[in-house]
Amino acid sequence: VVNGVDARPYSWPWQISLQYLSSDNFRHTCGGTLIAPNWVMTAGHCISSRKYRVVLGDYDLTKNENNEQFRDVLKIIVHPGWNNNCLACGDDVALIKLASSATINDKVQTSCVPPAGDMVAHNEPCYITGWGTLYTGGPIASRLQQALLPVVGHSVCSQGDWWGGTVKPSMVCAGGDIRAGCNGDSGGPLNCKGRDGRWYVQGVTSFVSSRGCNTIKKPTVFTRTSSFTQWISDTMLRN
Ligand SMILES: C[C@H](NC(=O)[C@H](CCCC[NH3+])NC(=O)C(F)(F)F)C(=O)Nc1ccc(C(F)(F)F)cc1
Repeated sequence: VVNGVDARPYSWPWQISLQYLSSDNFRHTCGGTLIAPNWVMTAGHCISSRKYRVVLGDYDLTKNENNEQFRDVLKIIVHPGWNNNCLACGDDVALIKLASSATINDKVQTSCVPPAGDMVAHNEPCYITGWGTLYTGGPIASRLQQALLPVVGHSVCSQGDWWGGTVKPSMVCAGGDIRAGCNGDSGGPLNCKGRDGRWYVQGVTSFVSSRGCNTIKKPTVFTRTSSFTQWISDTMLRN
């Protein structure tokens, strides 16, 4: 996250770190959201043929704070429409089934998933969270970062000098000024507070401009969760 702040510890208890085995230790590669005790939602582009683990209840990735829960991955289902060579085609979403359920407590909780078709309004105040790089090409964060990213409606985001036709209705844009997601935030949540006062994962962090994470008029682009609710429930039900 570029130009964010340290989150209050455990204030986003559904944020997970997706890590892959590299030589003989695990390293953070993407974020994700706990949407059921044994299911995590992340981005399709985060998934390759590597061996993964999911870390829950984490705050500082460099410290053992005794609240972390480590889970092996039982299976990963990437959306059938995801194409690694076509970021602009969308469907950048995947579901990870944990080998055993997370222990739900004050530091590890599930996020709400919005109803099908739910549309976050232009300028709605949402937060991006993640351990991604602090600036383009920079180091990943040690402590979980957060940044207020106001939603940019599709009519603005799809304008020529914004994302144009690259952004689809199945995507949500947010930010576009000095704050942005950045590499390593992929797969993490766009957190928006509902009228019921509960937090909803309205987006899955998908892409930023290849000219730099916080490029003006190139807001961070998220997979719109509410476009995939049918696939999410079918997949969790069948697996
Ligand atoms: C460097 C930048 N990286 C990204 O946007 C990567 C996703 C890369 C997937 C590669 N298989 N996502 C992120 O960094 C994230 F944290 F913001 F999600 C990028 O590639 N941006 C980008 C590339 C192509 C397109 C477009 F769709 F237009 F072709 C748009 C953005």
